[in-house]
Amino acid sequence: MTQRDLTSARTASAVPAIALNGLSKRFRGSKGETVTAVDGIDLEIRPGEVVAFLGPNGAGKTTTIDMILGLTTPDAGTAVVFGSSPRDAARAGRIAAVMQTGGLLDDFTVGETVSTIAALHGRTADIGEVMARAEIAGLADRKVSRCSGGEQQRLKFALALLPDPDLIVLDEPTAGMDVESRRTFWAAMRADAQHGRTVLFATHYLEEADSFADRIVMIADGRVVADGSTAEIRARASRRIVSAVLDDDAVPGLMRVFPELQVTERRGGRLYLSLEDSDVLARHLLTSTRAREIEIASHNLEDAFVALTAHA
Ligand SMILES: Nc1ncnc2c1ncn2[C@@H]1O[C@H](COP(=O)(O)OP(=O)(O)OP(=O)(O)O)[C@@H](O)[C@H]1O
Repeated sequence: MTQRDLTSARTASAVPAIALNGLSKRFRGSKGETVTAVDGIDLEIRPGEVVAFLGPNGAGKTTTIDMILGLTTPDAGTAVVFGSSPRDAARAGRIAAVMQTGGLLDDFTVGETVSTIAALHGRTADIGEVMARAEIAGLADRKVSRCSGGEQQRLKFALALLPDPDLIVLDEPTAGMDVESRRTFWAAMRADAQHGRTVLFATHYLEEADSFADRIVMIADGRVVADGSTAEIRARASRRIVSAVLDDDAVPGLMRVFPELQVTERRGGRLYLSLEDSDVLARHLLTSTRAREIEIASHNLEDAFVALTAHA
């Protein structure tokens, strides 16, 4: 099969790469309380999509990923990967994962590590190509223990490529890396994804999601709080915020006029409001309410992320 055939075969399928329905998982916390880590996630990822799972610490990203990989079973709902159970998909070599920590032997060299795993998969012919794709070709003789965090993650990425999976799942693969290492890592991943592989990665770097994903799924408190193409999320996130000194009891009336209105913050008697058309909102506040000291400000992506995830 040529590369182009492979790409179209991978992306033409009508079967979703990942289908999550009402996916939920609870844990018992340290004081015996119930922690809802994942709270009814519905999500469909199509073959060939590069999707960022974006959320703050404790949002439920790793727990969701563990269920997609079949490492944990849901308490409610289902996770289906290429029409099969996650375990069957993993057994068939269709999923590979790059996790945050662990999984490498310190005393092996990079080359030995790749050769050993390649032999297990019966893919020794692909060693050179996989090392080049993960940008570790120059590190073959280096001991794993001597590799930087970024180099070790690229090695794990190479190992994940060996079974030639249709889906790669990466859980915060660049945590702790410097900017340059992150850039090299994502350049390698992005180049590989162009061949039609489906990629799902978890991150709490908004900038990383923005630069490397086609689609961003924002998650907070175990729920999806925003889902759209990177451009849509950017547009939504970079909305202007209208703020005014206004009584709280004015909010129900505003919500009736603008059902899409979001109250992003209340601070010192001032309400911060977000609506797609900020001019319409400002005009309404001026002409039809008792709002005073109206201000319109654009907020940056980082603020928007905090606002979206903090008010899930
Ligand atoms: N095994 C467990 N036992 C108890 N609570 C857990 C367990 N695993 C996760 N949790 C809790 O579930 C919630 C979601 O955790 P999870 O690790 O999925 O979040 P995350 O988005 O991956 O966070 P991070 O970005 O910090 O890795 C958190 O409150 C966490 O403390």
